[in-house]
Amino acid sequence: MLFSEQLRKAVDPIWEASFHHPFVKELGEGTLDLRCFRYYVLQDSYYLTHFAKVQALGGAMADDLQTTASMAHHAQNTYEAELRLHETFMKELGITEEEKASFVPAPTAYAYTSHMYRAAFAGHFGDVLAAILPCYWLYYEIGERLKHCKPNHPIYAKWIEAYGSDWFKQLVEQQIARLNDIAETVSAKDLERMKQHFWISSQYEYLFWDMAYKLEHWPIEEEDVYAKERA
Ligand SMILES: Cc1ncc(CO)c(N)n1
Repeated sequence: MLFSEQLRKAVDPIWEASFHHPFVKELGEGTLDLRCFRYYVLQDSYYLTHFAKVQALGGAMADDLQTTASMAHHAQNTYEAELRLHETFMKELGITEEEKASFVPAPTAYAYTSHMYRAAFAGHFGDVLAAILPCYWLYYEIGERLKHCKPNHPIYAKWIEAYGSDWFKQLVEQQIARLNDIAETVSAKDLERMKQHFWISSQYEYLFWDMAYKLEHWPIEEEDVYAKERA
């Protein structure tokens, strides 16, 4: 069994939980509360900014120039396609500059991006790939599953179209192939670590939907801190 297949099998219950999360289901049905999607777009823009940096770090850690160039191309795609999509959403949702300026990453968005940096800084190129692959692959599978849904909300339809598209499929397939190539060359200990990164990222993907659905926030917000100071 290919390494990617082993990983996919190990996380199946976690991915199933994502497929059935109310955020994903309601997005497909077009019934998702726009407040949740708005919150998601802001947090996901933060996430993607760091995702692109981790992709670029991967490029710097790669063994050959072709892989470095390809990882840089992937980082550019994150910027040009996904972040631009979010910019369109922000305009359509009426998200203001003030809102963007006062943005605070939610605990899960912060933890998930931190996990990717940790995998990169404490490991090899294979660690980076294993940590970022669920981001690609899970969204691709969600795009495939939701493709047949025609939510009568243009923003949700656009979101599904992006992740169910061929350009995204190609990016996912490239990274899966790269992971399998690397798996052939590293030690059993490296593979174990990579498997754990993949598993943790899969859990965070689930938590990311949950974060948006519940409009997660830090236990003590700024106003509370000031309230304490006044007391
Ligand atoms: C949290 C998250 N994971 C994966 C993707 C797809 O790249 C995304 N946009 N956001």
